[in-house]
Amino acid sequence: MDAITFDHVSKHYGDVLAVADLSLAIEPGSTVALLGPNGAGKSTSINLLLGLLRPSSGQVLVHGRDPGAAVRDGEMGGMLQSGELIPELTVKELVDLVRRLYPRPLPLDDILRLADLGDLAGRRANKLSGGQTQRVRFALAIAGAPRILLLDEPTAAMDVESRLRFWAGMHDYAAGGRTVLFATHYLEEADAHADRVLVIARGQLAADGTAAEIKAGVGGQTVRFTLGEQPAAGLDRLPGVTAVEVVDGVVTLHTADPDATLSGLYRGTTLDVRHVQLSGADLEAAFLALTRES
Ligand SMILES: Nc1ncnc2c1ncn2[C@@H]1O[C@H](COP(=O)(O)OP(=O)(O)OP(=O)(O)O)[C@@H](O)[C@H]1O
Repeated sequence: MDAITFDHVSKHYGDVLAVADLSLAIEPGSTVALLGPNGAGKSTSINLLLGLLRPSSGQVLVHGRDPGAAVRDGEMGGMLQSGELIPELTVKELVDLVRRLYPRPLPLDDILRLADLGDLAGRRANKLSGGQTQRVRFALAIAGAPRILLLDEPTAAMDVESRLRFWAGMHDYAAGGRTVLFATHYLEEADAHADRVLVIARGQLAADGTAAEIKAGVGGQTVRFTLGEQPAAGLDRLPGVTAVEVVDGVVTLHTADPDATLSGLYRGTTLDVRHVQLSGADLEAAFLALTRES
């Protein structure tokens, strides 16, 4: 059975259509990024999954049942972008309080380790920085040992070091078959940490696949070099090349197979090429292409 199912789900806020007839299924054990620009419908989708919002039409299911029930019995946990912590409690007290609400919680020490809170266990919740507060929110989300974990822009406000540790904790948590769905604006996070990327724009799925598939689907990579006065004729016949641009003696070859193109360039021509640069079709280019207003 799928961990998460959206079956023709729409959500209106008055006149605003935040989620537009969205259908998708997520397999248990996968780590999925929900990637989209501001206002794409990521938070709305997560709130629908957590049972905090009801769909205007369609159905959201978690392991085949109502999301609210899955949250109540600890099957699904969520880390939202906002939410006050109880200021008077220490991190350890707060995490312990929350874990005791669940039938089968994780051990306290495991939660503190996974959320990288060992050094902050005795700190009062109102004395935490924004990034540290995010770590506590993560701890509270995993406290009940949920099989499905939803994270809404989990690394917002975290510095580079905290992000690295956060993702290490997330992967540790996901290991062993748990399902993780995280919303992000950060393309590199989707690329590095998800085995499936759902690109969402205007409440609809714009792409669905591995980061590599999405990059490939939006078309090629480029090989750029300086050719100077030499003739560019024939470059379009190099292996993999899909388009050639020449501007002021600088050639950009769009290619579906940069290795083959480079090999053809060096072995199959006598051109003297300089300043060779290879650029991947990064997820950013793919993302912009997919989410651009049509
Ligand atoms: N409570 C609300 N009332 C009215 N409109 C809302 C409400 N919440 C969200 N919206 C609108 O619904 C759309 C989707 O918003 P949502 O917060 O789901 O997007 P998002 O992808 O999470 O954006 P961001 O990356 O900025 O957090 C946007 O147009 C937003 O303005």
